[in-house]
Parts: sequence; C-alpha cells; structure tokens
Amino acid sequence: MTIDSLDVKKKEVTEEKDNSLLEFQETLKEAVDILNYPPQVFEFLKKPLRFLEVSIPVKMDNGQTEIFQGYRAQHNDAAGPTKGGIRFHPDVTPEEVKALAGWMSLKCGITNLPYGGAKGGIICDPRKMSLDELERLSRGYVRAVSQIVGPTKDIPAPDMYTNSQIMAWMLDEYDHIREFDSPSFITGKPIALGGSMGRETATSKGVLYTLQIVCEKRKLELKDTKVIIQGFGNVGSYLALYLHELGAKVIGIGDVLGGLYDENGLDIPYLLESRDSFGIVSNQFSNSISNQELLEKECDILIPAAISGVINKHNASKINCQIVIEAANGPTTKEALGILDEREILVVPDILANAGGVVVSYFEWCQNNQGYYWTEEEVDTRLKEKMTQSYANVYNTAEKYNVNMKTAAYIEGIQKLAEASRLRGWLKY
Ligand SMILES: NC(=O)C1=CN([C@@H]2O[C@H](COP(=O)(O)OP(=O)(O)OC[C@H]3O[C@@H](n4cnc5c(N)ncnc54)[C@H](O)[C@@H]3O)[C@@H](O)[C@H]2O)C=CC1
Ligand SMILES: O=C(O)CCC(=O)C(=O)O
Repeated sequence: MTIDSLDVKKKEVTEEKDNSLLEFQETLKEAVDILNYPPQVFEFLKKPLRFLEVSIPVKMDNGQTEIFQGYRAQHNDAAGPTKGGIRFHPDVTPEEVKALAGWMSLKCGITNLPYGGAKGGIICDPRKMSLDELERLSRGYVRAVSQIVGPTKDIPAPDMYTNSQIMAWMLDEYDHIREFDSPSFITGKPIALGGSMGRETATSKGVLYTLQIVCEKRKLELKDTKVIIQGFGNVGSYLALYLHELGAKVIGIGDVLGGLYDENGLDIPYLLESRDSFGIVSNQFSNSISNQELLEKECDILIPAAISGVINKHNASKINCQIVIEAANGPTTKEALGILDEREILVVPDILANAGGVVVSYFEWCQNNQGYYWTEEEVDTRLKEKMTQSYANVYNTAEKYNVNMKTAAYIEGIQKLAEASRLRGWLKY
C-alpha cells in the first residue's frame, strides 16, 4: 500500500478530529460547573489567549517556492510561560491546534508545572519532503513566530512528525535572531545542544508508569496482558519495547499504513530495527491488517499512540479490551468515551497518561536555566514521582466527584489555571 492510497481512510478519521476544540470545550464546561466556578471562567478558558496564523514561504529543492500554513496557539499564560509541541502533519487544522493548546494547559495543571499550554502546527507532509526542505521550513516557522515565543514566553518541543533534529534547527534559527545562545527556548533538543537525558523516551515511560499503577490497582500482572498499540513512532515504539521487555505480549502495532497482528506476540525488537524514521513498518509485511481491524482486535490493554479521533462512534461498541490508555492526544471522541464508560472499559485520559513528555521537557528547561545537567536516573526518578502523584490526584478527584477519569483530569487541570488567572486580576470570582 502506498501513502497516497490512504487518503480515503485518513478522511474518515479527520471528520472526527475536527471536533477536538468543541470536545475540549464541552468537558471544560462540565469541570467548571462541577467546581462551581462562574461561567466567566469557562468563557475565558474555552479558547487560547493568543493565536497566530503564519504563511511560510519555503524554497523547495526543485527551485519553486511553496507557501506553507503554520499556527501557534497559546492557551493561557497566567501560571507561567506557555509550553507545547509543534506538529508537522497534512491534517493539521487551526481548531485542532487550539484544542491541543488547551490540553497542554490542563496537562501542566495536572502535573503542577509552572507553565500554561501552547501548541504549534504546520500543514505539510514531511514524509514527502527532503531534509533540506524540512530544515528551511523549520527555520521559516521560527522566523514567523519569533515575536511571540522565547524561553520565558512560550517554549516549543516536538510532537507528531517533528524530532530532535527539527528542534536543533529551530534553536539555531532562534539564536541567530536573538543573537545569543538560548538553549531554554526549545526542549526535546539533541543532548549535544542542551537536551535532557530521558526526553526521547519520556512520554512512553510516563505512559508505562501510569499503566503500571492501573494494573496494580486492578490486580493485573503486566506480564500476563495482551497489548495493542496504534502508532509506532516516538511514543508507540518505545512503549512497545518497554512492555515487551516487561513480559507483556504486544500482539498488535499500527502505523499510518496499517497494522501488524500476531496473537502469540510480535517480535518488537525486530520491528524496531525495521521501521523507518516516520515510524512505519507495516508496509514491509504482506499480511498487514487495517487500522480499524487492529483497534477492534481483542486484547487487555489498547493504547492509541498516533492521531486523534480513532476511537469514535463508529467503533466504540466494537472495542474489545479492559483498559484504554490514551497515549496520543485526543484519540477517543466524547461520544465514544460515553459508550466505553457504559461498557465499563476504563479510559485513562491523554492529559494524564501522556504528560511524561512535557514533564521531562520542563526538567530540560530547568537544566538549561541552571546550566547543570542531571543523570538519566535522576530524570527518571522525578518523572516517576510526577506521574504517580498526578495519577493519585486524578483518581481521588474521580472518586470525590463520582466522574470518569477524563472529567476528573479536567477538574484537576483547570484549578491552577483559574486561580492564577484570578490572582492576576484577569478573572473576578
Ligand atoms: N512526542 C511526544 O513527546 C508526545 C506525543 N504525544 C502524542 O502522541 C502521539 C504520537 O506522537 P509521536 O509518537 O511523537 O509521533 P511520531 O511522529 O513519532 O509517530 C507517529 C506514529 O503514528 C502513526 N500514524 C500517523 N498517522 C496515522 C494514522 N492516520 N493512523 C494510524 N497511525 C498513524 C505513524 O505512522 C507513526 O507510527 C500524537 O498524538 C502526539 O500528539 C503526546 C505527548 C508527547
Ligand atoms: O514536551 C513538551 O513541551 C510538549 C509535548 C507535547 O506537545 C504534548 O504533550 O502533547
């Protein structure tokens, strides 16, 4: 199967994805009401404080100039500078970037980081671009948003189809513009440029720690579980490896081109060796299945770790697992969550489960500001502490208000945002 032949399937998913902002707002409203905040709090937090749309001219290798659309949404900076990744993807939309920025605010609230949320995106298909074109696009984006980002304003990081090399080009461009060395401008950098030990694996480790807590609570031995992971990039691939190493049976993995399934367990180390730099491996096998089939296969733990909206009203009643851990941002639509709740399938929400990335990005920023670097063990110990505390807080909130983990995570996430906004005099209540 070729990348182009997937357009039809991608559209199916995109339809769901366009509701991201609306869904963010609906759950936000529930949390605001449960906390008895005045409606003004919802009105203030439902959209980003700032949203910049930019056109980025890029000279392509064929000599032609192409104009790319890019975005940066800064949701709320009451509690500190804003923070969040930059996504390069053909399906990026302004609404999705706004929702992703809101989710970043909530993640930072849940994990008690001194940040608000932000997110960036560029509509492009990096799989069809050369490295030189990607470098020019990355530098062009930084030039276009340079007025509103910076180490104490808004600190970007990697997200889908961006990586440490792209962060390195962006840092270099920013340093040229500002005329000084500012490693804390961006996180997820290569170690040689001030990156943190453990950032590359942080999101997957955070998901793993969360999963271990869930299993402990449910008296489920990880090594006896069957796991399916959609997404074999930064988050999905390390997670697959860790789970495989811990003895869990990873029976399915998926990428943009399809899924691989073996009820006896896949050879994860081999697949890791074989995948390309965009996390694609299924095209190397003649027996690959579709992503839809993959998501509906029976397993104990289903981990969507790719794009949003993949568990939706069309397939929620066919999901065949005990636990869904949302490693991707927004993989389960609100309607689907209702169906899964009714079916008593536990859904551990994205803004809790995948917060390990921003937590270690924060550690990276602290190290850059201190000029003093931590060992991988130190990073890992502090990450585990943060994930454990955050899980306990969300779990207790769910019990206290008798709500699902998603709503509880929003309740946990907005409290600091609202209080910081009130203390600054932006909200009166
Ligand atoms: N990288 C990070 O630190 C963090 C990432 N996330 C979220 O995790 C998810 C994955 O991010 P990364 O692993 O960094 O991205 P990545 O770019 O490294 O990998 C993406 C993976 O998803 C697959 N994929 C893309 N489109 C797909 C589709 N339509 N259907 C099925 N699979 C598809 C790709 O083939 C690839 O295997 C995203 O939702 C991202 O926002 C969340 C927190 C932090
Ligand atoms: O590492 C960061 O600052 C942000 C990561 C991110 O974009 C996310 O958690 O969705």
